Amino acid sequence: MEQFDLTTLWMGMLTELKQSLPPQIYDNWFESALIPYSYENNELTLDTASKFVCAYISKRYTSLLETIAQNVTGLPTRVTLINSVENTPQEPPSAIYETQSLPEPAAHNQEWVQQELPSMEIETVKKKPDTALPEIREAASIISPAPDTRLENNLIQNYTFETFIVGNSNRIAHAASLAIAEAPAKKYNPFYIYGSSGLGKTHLMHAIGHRILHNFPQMRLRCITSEDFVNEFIQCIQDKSTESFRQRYRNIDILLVDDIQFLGRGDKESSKEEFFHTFNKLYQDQKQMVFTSDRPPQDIKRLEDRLRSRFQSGMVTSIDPPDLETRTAILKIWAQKENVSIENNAIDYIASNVSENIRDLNGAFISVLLLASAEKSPITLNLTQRAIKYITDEKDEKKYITIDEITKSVCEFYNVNYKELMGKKKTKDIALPRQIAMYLCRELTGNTYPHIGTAFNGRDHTTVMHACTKVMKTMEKDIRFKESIEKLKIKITGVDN
Ligand SMILES: Nc1ncnc2c1ncn2[C@@H]1O[C@H](COP(=O)(O)OP(=O)(O)OP(=O)(O)O)[C@@H](O)[C@H]1O
Repeated sequence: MEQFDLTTLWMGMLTELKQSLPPQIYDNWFESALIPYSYENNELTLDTASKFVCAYISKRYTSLLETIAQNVTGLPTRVTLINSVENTPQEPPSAIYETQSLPEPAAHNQEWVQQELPSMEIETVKKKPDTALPEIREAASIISPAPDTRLENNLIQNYTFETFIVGNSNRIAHAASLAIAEAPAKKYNPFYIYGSSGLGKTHLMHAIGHRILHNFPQMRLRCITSEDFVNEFIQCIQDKSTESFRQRYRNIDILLVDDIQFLGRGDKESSKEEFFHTFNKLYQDQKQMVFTSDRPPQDIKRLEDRLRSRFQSGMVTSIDPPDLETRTAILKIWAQKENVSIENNAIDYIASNVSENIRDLNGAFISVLLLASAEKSPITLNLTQRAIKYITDEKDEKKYITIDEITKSVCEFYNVNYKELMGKKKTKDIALPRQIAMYLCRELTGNTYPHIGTAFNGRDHTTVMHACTKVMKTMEKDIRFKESIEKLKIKITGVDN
C-alpha cells in the first residue's frame, strides 16, 4: 500500500473534493478554510480558520472527508477537525503552510483568515455583549447546529412543514402534502413530486413523514432513496434474505421514496420487479406512498409502462423554481427566523444574484452571515456583495443570470406580455420570443432542458430542445436575426464579447 505524506494526501483529497462539491462550497469551505495539520496512524487532522468553521464542517462533512481520504489512501481514515488558533493563539495558521510547504493560500483567503482570527471567539463575544452585534451572535448560533441530522426513521430532523416556505412555485405540492399528512392514503395516493435539484422535494416529502408520525404515532414508516432500495434488495438476494426484505417493505403504512428516477437507470430488472410488487401490495392495502423525482413519470426512461402508469395513477405535481419575488420572501423569512437584520438592498442582491436553486440560496445566505460574523459588522449591501463574490467564481465576475431575468428581458425586448410568454398561446408573435427565451436560458444559465422546461410552466424538455435547435438554425441562416439575439444577450449580461 502506498504511503502518503500529509501534503500529498491533502492535495489528492482537494482534487476529489473539487469534483464532488458545488464550486461555491468547495471554494468557501474546503480550499480556503481547511489547513492540513497532521496525518498519523490513518488519522488525518485538519486545522480550521475558526471554531465556527470547525463546528460546521465537522458536523456536515466529516463523513464525506473520511470517504474521500479512504479513496485517496485506500485505507479507512479517520478525519478530525481542530481549531488550533483558539488553543495556541500565538501560532498563526500561515506557519503551518510554511512547514508543510503547501502553496500559499490565495490573497483573499489570507485576508479571510486574518479577519477571522480575532473575531471567531464566539464565546468571548457572548461574554461581552456590549461589543458584539446580536445578529452576528445569532448568525453564529444557526450555523453551528447540524442542519441535516437524520433521525432513526431516516427523516431529516428539520425538514418539516414548519421550516418549509410556501410560494407560488410550490403551493400546490405543499397543499397536497398537508392533505396527505392529515389523512394518509385517503387522497392523492401515490403522491409523486417532481422538479429540478434543490427546490425542496425531499424537504416536503420528509415533512409529510414527520407530520404523519406526529398525527398517527402508531404508523410504521419507511423513508428511503430508490438507490438504497435497489442496493438493499441486491444485498438481500446475495444474502438469500429476500423474505425479510419483503417483510420490511410490505408491512408498513407509509413508504417515502426519494429520487425514484434512479429506478429507470441501468437494468435492475429484479429490483424493478420487486418494487412493482411492493407498490402493488401497499396500494392494495391502502397504504400511503410518496415519491420524488427530478422528472415527471413519462420522462423516466427504461421504466416499464406498468410502473409508470402506477406512478401516474395518483397525484403528480411539480415544484417549480422560485421566482425573484419568492426568493426575496424566502430570504426575508430566513433572516427573520434567525433574528438577523439584513438591509433590504442586500436581500435583493442575494435574491437576484444567486440561482433559483433554494439549496444554493441557502448557501449564499449562510456565507453572508459568516462574513458578517468574521467582520463583526452589520449585513450591508457592500458586505453582501463581497460575501457573494467569495462563493462565485472569482475569475468570472459575470453576474449569475436567472431564468426569471432572461424571460423578463425578452418580454421587454419584444414587447410581449410576461404571462403570455409563459402561457400556452402559439401565435408566432408569442411563440418565437418564447423559443428565444428558452434558447437564452440554455445559453446563459447552463441549466438543463428539463429544468428550463419546468421553469416555463412545466413544459416538456423536448419542447426546450426543439426551441434551442430552431433558434440556432435561424441564427445560422439569418444574420439580422443573429444580430438581434446578440444584442439581446448583451442587454441581459451587460457583457459585450
Ligand atoms: N420552500 C422551502 N422552504 C425552506 N427551505 C427549502 C425550501 N425548498 C428547499 N429548501 C431547502 O433547500 C435545500 C434543498 O432542498 P431539497 O433537498 O428538499 O431539494 P430537492 O428538490 O430534493 O433536491 P435534489 O433533487 O437535489 O435532492 C434544503 O436545505 C431545504 O431545506
